[in-house]
Amino acid sequence: MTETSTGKRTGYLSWDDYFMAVALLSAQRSKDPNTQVGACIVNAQKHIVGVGYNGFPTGCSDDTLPWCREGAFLDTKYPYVCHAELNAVLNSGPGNLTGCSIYTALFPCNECAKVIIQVGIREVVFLSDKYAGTDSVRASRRMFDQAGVVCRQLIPASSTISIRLTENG
Ligand SMILES: O=c1[nH]c(=O)n([C@H]2C[C@H](O)[C@@H](COP(=O)(O)O)O2)cc1CO
Ligand SMILES: [Zn+2]
Repeated sequence: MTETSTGKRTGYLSWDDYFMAVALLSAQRSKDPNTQVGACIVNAQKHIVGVGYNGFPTGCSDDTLPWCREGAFLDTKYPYVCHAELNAVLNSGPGNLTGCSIYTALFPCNECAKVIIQVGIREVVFLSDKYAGTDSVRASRRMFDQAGVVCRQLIPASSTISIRLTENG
């Protein structure tokens, strides 16, 4: 690790990369075999006020509800799964979210876009836009545009962050 003339460590995470990494770490809790999404809500003081990932509602078993993508609607995950952005909002503390930013691994769907707008979040920072061009994402973009919510895709400083969980080795 290099140092500046003051001895300050360099190579530390930027705020953007840090908050996105928190979102991605949260996504590692997801049981979805196809798409793991995490979201992290940050206020104007750069405090994290809510984190979430995609999963079934509390009390609804990860082991009995389906994780499939295809088949009869009720036999897929889609009617049951709570999206990461919704969970991040619902997991946030008592303060209001007006003026906050949300960092999310995936560009929000139209249902999450409504929630994001209605709680007063003003900025969406996303990594993947793999569903760009779908009606859901087109509706999200239309609503974000009209509501004045700024969306930007994060270009991280590096493609990986490695974290050691043990002291040695
Ligand atoms: O913004 C989102 N946030 C979010 O948590 N999700 C979740 C719902 C599903 O569990 C998963 C998407 O599944 P799939 O890519 O297999 O269709 O990601 C999906 C989106 C975008 O659709
Ligand atoms: Zn959503």
